[in-house]
Amino acid sequence: MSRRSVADMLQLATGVSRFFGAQRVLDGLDLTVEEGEVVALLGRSGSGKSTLLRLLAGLDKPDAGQVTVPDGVGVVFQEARLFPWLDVLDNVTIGLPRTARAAALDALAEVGLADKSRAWPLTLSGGEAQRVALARALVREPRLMLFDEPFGALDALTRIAMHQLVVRIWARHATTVVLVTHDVDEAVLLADRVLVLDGGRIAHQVTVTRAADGSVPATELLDRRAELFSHLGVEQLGALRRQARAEPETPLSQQERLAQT
Ligand SMILES: Nc1ncnc2c1ncn2[C@@H]1O[C@H](COP(=O)(O)OP(=O)(O)OP(=O)(O)O)[C@@H](O)[C@H]1O
Repeated sequence: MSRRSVADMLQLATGVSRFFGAQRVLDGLDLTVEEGEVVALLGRSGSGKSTLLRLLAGLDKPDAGQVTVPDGVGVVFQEARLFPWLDVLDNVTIGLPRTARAAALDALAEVGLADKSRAWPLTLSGGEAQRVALARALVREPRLMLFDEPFGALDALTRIAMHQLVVRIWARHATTVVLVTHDVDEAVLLADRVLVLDGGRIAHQVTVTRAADGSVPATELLDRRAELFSHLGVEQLGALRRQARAEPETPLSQQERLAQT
């Protein structure tokens, strides 16, 4: 952070609260990101991650506090939300002047879909549709990109391919990113900083240290994962398995197990 000046900081949320009926989902939340930084938001289900993202995207208004986002915010949701009656290129350029078509073709090439510009959304795989959504956001050259569980619906291999793609694209464009995810490993692999939402505020933050080539060393992944699991109050499966092995099986539990099979 020291190499950047204070002017490079974006104070996105200041004292933001959001209620639904009597439920206080966000409670005086502050969120500041550095320009060019990738921030992941983690939190238990119902902790308010999507609520916060919707506020940042301007799709909802806070009950108290202030949301301040730069002009030009790109949003990518879990579902690609393409218009089925428009082809891929028209989905990318929707709302833009015809002069944007060349930039849209560049964006499609960047996400590896140069040959699909005339394809119909219904003929695309889930990963391809998500890449179209990414191109649609990229072509608008947003200063801030918001991602709400963008890879959650993809199979594991496609998700890994998408991780590699977005890391390359974010680095090339020096994009500022706020990414909501349930996946602790995804958060550590993609983000410079992982924030844990709890009690309506950012309760914890974990900084990820990368190797010179931008990758996350295995020990760093394991350490940050353990740190985040403990902030989330979740025991890691490995630890649970070890615990289970350490407990001798009683005749009663043996019977119960046999009865279940
Ligand atoms: N429009 C709404 N009306 C009423 N309650 C809402 C509304 N939107 C969100 N909530 C409630 O606010 C809480 C936070 O929801 P939100 O979707 O932000 O959580 P989340 O952290 O994104 O959860 P998940 O990880 O399960 O997607 C939930 O209890 C939800 O029911």
